Amino acid sequence: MSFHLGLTGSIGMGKSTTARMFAEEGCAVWDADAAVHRLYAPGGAAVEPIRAAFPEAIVEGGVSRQKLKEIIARDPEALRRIEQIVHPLLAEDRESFRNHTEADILVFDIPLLFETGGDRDMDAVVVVTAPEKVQFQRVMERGTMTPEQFEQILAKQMPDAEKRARADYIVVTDTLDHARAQVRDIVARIRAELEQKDA
Ligand SMILES: CC(C)(COP(=O)(O)OP(=O)(O)OC[C@H]1O[C@@H](n2cnc3c(N)ncnc32)[C@H](O)[C@@H]1O)[C@@H](O)C(=O)NCCC(=O)NCCS
Ligand SMILES: Nc1ncnc2c1ncn2[C@@H]1O[C@H](COP(=O)(O)OP(=O)(O)OP(=O)(O)O)[C@@H](O)[C@H]1O
Repeated sequence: MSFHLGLTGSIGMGKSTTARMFAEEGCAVWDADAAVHRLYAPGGAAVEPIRAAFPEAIVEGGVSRQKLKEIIARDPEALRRIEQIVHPLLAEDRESFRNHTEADILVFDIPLLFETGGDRDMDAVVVVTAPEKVQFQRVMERGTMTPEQFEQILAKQMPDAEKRARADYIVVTDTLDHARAQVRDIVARIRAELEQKDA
């Protein structure tokens, strides 16, 4: 039996970076954002349903994130329609990973883990966190979103404090070394738990 560990946190809090650290410790990682990239790529399963709902979002045979952001900026309800298309496809991709991956710890990196009730399928949940100011700076430095787009996305997410209150483990992403130490500690604790169960 493998241990299913959810990894979540609000936009820009350091999920992807922390997920890589879990991978370095030998965990198998499923990344929801990466799965969305596959679904949006030419030939991906989301392309035709998105074309049917938002024809202008298709560029060179794939779903354009830039176009989607423009559509969402004009019509905030659009994000819900996109989610209705994308989330069932994501759930299929995740099930396939769960059924075909051999590792003692499977990590599920999912931005909307709590919002979609996915935490119920996990043995424990890690929340990554940083101060609000740092979060805003990080997203702006990336240069892929305007402050308005950032606020719109943030408004759709469960507040950071609520996520932390529901976490089994918290990783503070202030420095890479500190985050790595916290990840190693979590992995060690879960492996000790698994060994006890096997004994
Ligand atoms: C809104 C889109 C176009 C923005 O694309 P972009 O490349 O600029 O950003 P990226 O995908 O890296 O997302 C950045 C962060 O935004 C947040 N976010 C993304 N989608 C959502 C959403 N539906 N609700 C709340 N927050 C979201 C997450 O924290 C994510 O990590 C894109 O995220 C998208 O198509 N979202 C809908 C699919 C979805 O729900 N993805 C989340 C997977 S659980
Ligand atoms: N432990 C850390 N120490 C210092 N900087 C960090 C740490 N973790 C992440 N960062 C920085 O924060 C930024 C956002 O990190 P990352 O892309 O991992 O976040 P994310 O939560 O996956 O973002 P999003 O939800 O927007 O996809 C990056 O510039 C990254 O270098």
